[in-house]
Amino acid sequence: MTTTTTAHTNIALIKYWGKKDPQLHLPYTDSLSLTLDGYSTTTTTQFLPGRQDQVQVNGHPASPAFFQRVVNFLDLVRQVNHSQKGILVQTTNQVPTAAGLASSASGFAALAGSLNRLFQMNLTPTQLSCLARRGSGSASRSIFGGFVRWQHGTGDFDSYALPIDEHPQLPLTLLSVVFNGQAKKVSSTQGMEQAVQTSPFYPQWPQIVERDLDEMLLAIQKQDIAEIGQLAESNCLAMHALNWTARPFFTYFTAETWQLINLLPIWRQRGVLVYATVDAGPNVKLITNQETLPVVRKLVQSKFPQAQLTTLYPGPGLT
Ligand SMILES: Nc1ncnc2c1ncn2[C@@H]1O[C@H](COP(=O)(O)OP(=O)(O)OP(=O)(O)O)[C@@H](O)[C@H]1O
Ligand SMILES: C[C@@](O)(CCOP(=O)(O)OP(=O)(O)O)CC(=O)O
Repeated sequence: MTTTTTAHTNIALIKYWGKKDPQLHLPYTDSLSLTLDGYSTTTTTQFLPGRQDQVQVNGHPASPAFFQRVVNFLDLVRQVNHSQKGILVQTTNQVPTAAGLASSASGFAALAGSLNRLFQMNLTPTQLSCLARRGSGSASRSIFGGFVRWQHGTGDFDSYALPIDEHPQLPLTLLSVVFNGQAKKVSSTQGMEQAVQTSPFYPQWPQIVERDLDEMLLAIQKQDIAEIGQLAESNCLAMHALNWTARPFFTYFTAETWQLINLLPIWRQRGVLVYATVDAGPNVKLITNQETLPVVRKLVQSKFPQAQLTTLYPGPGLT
């Protein structure tokens, strides 16, 4: 039997940055994201005759680190199902891998979905969200479409994501600006661990998230894109400030990331609706509306002719 599942990446508008239980991927805070239609992962799984696993990414054998992370996840699923069978995983990322564009989110959501079918586990969406979380925290949110909240919970069984609005009607539009599609040097897992352990500002992070999240829920309810953008941008900068204040400090931003972010207040002063959010990488996602998108595209193209631009809209959950 072969089973195929597709999951989309999501962009966190209120970020997840820090685990109180690194093994179970239990976060310190809730987070809130938008699932995106453009970037996705499609994963096929099937049983192999022996006990050995095989993992292929975009048609090539996975690197040792990639292979090991997937095998750890397969072990977890095998344990639950009392199985020792080897599994072939073939996965295709329609998103640069490990470049801060949430490949781990779509990757582990798709893998969880495919294994759910392979082992005929019949998991509910909530249980699938818990399972995907064990692969990568942000994957818990990619089970659902639209706006999604991951509640941090108290343990393995109540730390899962829930949809807030699966089919948003507001004309929210994102422009992904990719300066560099290469894999980053510090993974999200490593980066957040360093911030939690050493940034003197980390103790304030849960309070910042709580306040931003409440305000974000209201902004979504009001369908106020400017308010959503403003909150997402300030929450993102607070997250990155944890990295700049870690000891030793580190940053995912490059000169181009800064250059673009510094232009935003100038463009806003001219009346352009545009805000930014950045995950664990140098690339930026601009938040705007459908009407303003052509203006934003032109502005970005004129300043960064080499950047790769992709328009993204709210996307679906697991299929
Ligand atoms: N299709 C996939 N199937 C399974 N695992 C995947 C897949 N794509 C990526 N991954 C895993 O996710 C890792 C990348 O996650 P990492 O968090 O470092 O970077 P990212 O892609 O920038 O994601 P994020 O923005 O969520 O941090 C890969 O090294 C691999 O272990
Ligand atoms: C900046 C982020 O994108 C970090 C995502 O981190 P991951 O979910 O990739 O981390 P692990 O749980 O260690 O796999 C913010 C977010 O998506 O909320």
